[in-house]
Amino acid sequence: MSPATLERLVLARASALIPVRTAASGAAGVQKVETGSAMIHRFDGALNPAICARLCALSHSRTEKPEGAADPAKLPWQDSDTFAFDHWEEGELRHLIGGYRLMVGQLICLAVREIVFPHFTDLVRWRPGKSMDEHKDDGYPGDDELMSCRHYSAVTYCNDNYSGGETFIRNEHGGYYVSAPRTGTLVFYPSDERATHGVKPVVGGDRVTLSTWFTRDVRHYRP
Ligand SMILES: O=C(O)CCC(=O)C(=O)O
Ligand SMILES: [Fe+2]
Repeated sequence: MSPATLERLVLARASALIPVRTAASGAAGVQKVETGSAMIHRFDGALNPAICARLCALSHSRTEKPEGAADPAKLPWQDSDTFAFDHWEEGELRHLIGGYRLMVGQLICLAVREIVFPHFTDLVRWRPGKSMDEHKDDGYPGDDELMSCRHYSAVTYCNDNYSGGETFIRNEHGGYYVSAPRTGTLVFYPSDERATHGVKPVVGGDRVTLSTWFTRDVRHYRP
């Protein structure tokens, strides 16, 4: 295969994932957004909106409880409202999101100068009323030992047709960065006590996110 053909193939895969600016589409592409924190990173347009829409459809088809049946006091994973990447069937979407996980790992690597590997990935449906209290992601005493391999937490918003549902993340200045959901936006931050975070109540519609935890420990790499 000639280098030019290979490059075309790589770019075709990349443009399926990330909006590429063309005169016709007017898509903005990936855009780094200032968060006021050296630990909290946000990229708008990280994931193509068409793929976000497919993720929303997948989430809805895999979390079939009737509307109103979910308990707002429970977290989505306590209420069968998640679909772990490990269980997705082989196919185009699995391959694309497999590539996206690696791309996010590279953005983390560029941002924090540490090599990280994707660990657990989950597609999460947050129904109206759901929220999450401030917490860290690398576990508390008594939690599953595996949580301690989480070093960075990355959330991609798959839709934004609801209100609320902001991720609030404690920053190094004693305040919070409030991350407003926007379709295709990626936000990532350390999983430990430096960046405790939570989710404000979701109002008026379902919030769908793709969450991935990244680890520095290659033994916990989950392709
Ligand atoms: O969905 C978000 O914005 C963050 C979710 C979260 O903190 C978690 O799942 O641990
Ligand atoms: Fe979290």
